[in-house]
Amino acid sequence: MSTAEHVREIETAWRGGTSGRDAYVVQSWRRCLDEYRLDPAVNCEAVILPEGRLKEHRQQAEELIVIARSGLERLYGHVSGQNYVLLLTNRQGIAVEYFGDPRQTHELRKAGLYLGADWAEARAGTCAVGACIATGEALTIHQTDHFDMTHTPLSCTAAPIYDTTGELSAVLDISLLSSPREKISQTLARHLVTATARRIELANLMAQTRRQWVLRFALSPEFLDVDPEGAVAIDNAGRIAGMTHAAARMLAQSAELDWRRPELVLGKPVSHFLNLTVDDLPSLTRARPTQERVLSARNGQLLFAHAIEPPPGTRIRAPSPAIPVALREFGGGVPGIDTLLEKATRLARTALPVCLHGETGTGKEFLARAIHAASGLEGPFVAVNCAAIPEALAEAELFGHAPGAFTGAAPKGRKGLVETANRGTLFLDEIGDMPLLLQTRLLRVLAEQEVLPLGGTQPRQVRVRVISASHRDLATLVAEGRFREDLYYRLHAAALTLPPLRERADFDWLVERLLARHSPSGRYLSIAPKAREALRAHRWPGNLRELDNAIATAAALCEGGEIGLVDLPERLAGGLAGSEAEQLRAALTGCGGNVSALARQLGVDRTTIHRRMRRMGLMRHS
Ligand SMILES: Nc1ncnc2c1ncn2[C@@H]1O[C@H](COP(=O)(O)OP(=O)(O)OP(=O)(O)O)[C@@H](O)[C@H]1O
Repeated sequence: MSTAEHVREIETAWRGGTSGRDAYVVQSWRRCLDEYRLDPAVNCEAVILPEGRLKEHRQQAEELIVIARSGLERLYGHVSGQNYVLLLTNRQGIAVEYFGDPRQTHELRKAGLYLGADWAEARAGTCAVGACIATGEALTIHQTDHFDMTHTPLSCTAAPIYDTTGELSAVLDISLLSSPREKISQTLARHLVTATARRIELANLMAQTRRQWVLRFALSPEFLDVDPEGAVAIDNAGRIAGMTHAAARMLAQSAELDWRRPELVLGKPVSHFLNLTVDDLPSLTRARPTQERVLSARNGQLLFAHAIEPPPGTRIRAPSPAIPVALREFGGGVPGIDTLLEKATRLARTALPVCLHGETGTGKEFLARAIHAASGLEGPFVAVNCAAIPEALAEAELFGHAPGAFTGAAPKGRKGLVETANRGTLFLDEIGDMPLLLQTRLLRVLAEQEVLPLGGTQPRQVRVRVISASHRDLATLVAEGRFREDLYYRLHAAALTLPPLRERADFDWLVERLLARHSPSGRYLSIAPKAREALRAHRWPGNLRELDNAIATAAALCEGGEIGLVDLPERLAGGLAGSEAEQLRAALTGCGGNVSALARQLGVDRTTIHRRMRRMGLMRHS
C-alpha cells in the first residue's frame, strides 16, 4: 500500500466511511487525528529514551519487572523461534523490559522494538501498546493498521496488565519485524500474551496479599489449581480487597456493573457478587475435592473455586464483641492478653484510678489511651511524664498558676495539665519519679476534686480519671519511704500488668500490625522468613518501642516490598546477615564479577545490586 492510499483510507474512515478495519483501529486513528493532531503523511521515527530517563522508569517498575520476569521468560521461550520480540511497557507506554534476538539489535532499535522505546499513542500514533492503554483491552495492530508508514511493516499484539486495584499498570507486547499478510495469523499471539498477562496479575495478587484470603476461580475444575482464570483477595470482614482483571470483569458482570469502574467493586462485600460469605471460605480450601467446590455468581454463572488461607500469624482474629475496638488494637487472640483486655474493658467503664505496670516500652501509654478511648469520657487524654518535668516547674505545669504568680509567669495565668484533663483522662507516666512534695499536692487534688493554681486563691473544680504508670515497683518505693503510701492506695484501685514483648504469644500479630503501620501507602510490606526468625530470637529489652523502631527502619531500607535480614538493625541480624552477604558474593563470582550480568539474572536494576553490596560491606572489586 502506498503512503497516499494509506492516508486516503484513514481520512475516509475518519469521515465515517466504511472500513474493513477493526473498530479499535478506526477509533485509534480518530484519536490520532482529533486529539493528538498527528498527520498520517508524516513519519514519526521510533523514539528511544536516553539511559537516565529509562533508568527512572525502570526503577519505578522494578517490583513489577521482578514479578513478571519468569512469565516473560517463559513467553519469550515460546515465541522467540518465530522471531517475536517481547516488550513490557509501563502505563505511559515506555518499554521497561525487553527480550529480543541480540543479532538483530540494530534493526529492532530502529523499529522501536527495544528497551526504552516510547509507544505512547500520542507520540507514536496507532500502535498496539498505545491502543491497548487507551482501550484497556488485548488487541493486535497489524501492518497498515499503524497510523503512519514508519511502523507499517510491524505486527504488534498487546495485552494489558492490571494491578490489584483494577488500574492498568503495564502492557505486555509481542511484535514481529515482518509478518504474514493476514492479520488472523496473530490470533495465537493474542492468546499467548493474554494468558501471560493473566498469570502475571495472579502472581502479583499473591505477592501483594498477605493478610487476606485469596479466592481463585475457574470455569472448569481441571484447570482450577494449575491455571485459574482469576483471583480475588477477600479481607476478614468479607470485602473485596484486591482482584485480577479477569476477576474484576467477572464480578462487575455478575452485578451488571461497568468493569471500567473498579471502585464499584473494590471494598464491597463479596456477597454482592457471589453467593458466598467470608464464613464459607474455609469450606473452599483444597481439603475438599475440586468438583465439590462450586459456587455461583449473582448472575447465575457457576464457578469452581479454591480458597487460600492467609498464612498463620497474619490472620486477623475474629473480633471479640466483649472487647471494644480501641482495646483490641493492643493485641490479643491469645489467652494472657485477652484476659488483660477483658479486665481493661471492665475498668474503662468506671471512674476508678488504674495503675499500669510493665517494663519500659511495653505499651503502657498505648493501653492508657485505649482505655480512655473505650471509656466514652468527653474530655481529652492528657499525658504527663512525671520524670521529664523539671522539679522547679512541675507544680505550675501540673496545677497551673495565677497571673504574676512568679517571675516569668504568664501575665494572664495558665491552666495546669490537671485542669486541661478535666472530664477526661490524666495519664501520669513514671509516677514513681514524682517528687514527694508534688505527691502531696496531687493527693489533695484527687481527694478533693479541685485544683488550686500556684499563687491563686480560688480552687477550681476538676473531674479527672487518673491512669498512672511506672516501670519501677511502687510497693518497694513505698517501703523505702520514697512514695506516699496513701497516694499509692489511691492510685491503685486497680492494677494491670503488661507482659514484656519476649513473653507475648501474639508476637507475630504485633509484627504484622507494625508492618502495616510502616508500609508505604497502598502496599503491604512482607518479611522474609529469616528476618522473622531473627525478630523472634531477639530478647527485646526495649520491648514494643524497640520493635517499632526496628520495623520502621527496615521498612525504609528494604527493597521490593520485603524486609530481609540485611534490612534489620545489626544487633538483630547478627551472624545471619553474613551468610546473605556470602550468597551475594557467590552469585557475583558466578557472574564473573559482572554486576550487570547478576542484575539481569536476578531481574533487578544494577543500582539495586550496588546498594546491596554497599550495605553488606562488599566492595565493588570483591
Ligand atoms: N499494641 C501495640 N500495637 C502497636 N504499637 C504499639 C503497641 N503498644 C505499644 N506500641 C508502640 O510501642 C511504642 C512504646 O509504647 P508506649 O509508649 O505506650 O510504651 P510505655 O510502656 O508507655 O513506655 P515507657 O515505659 O518508656 O513510657 C510506641 O511507639 C507505641 O506506639
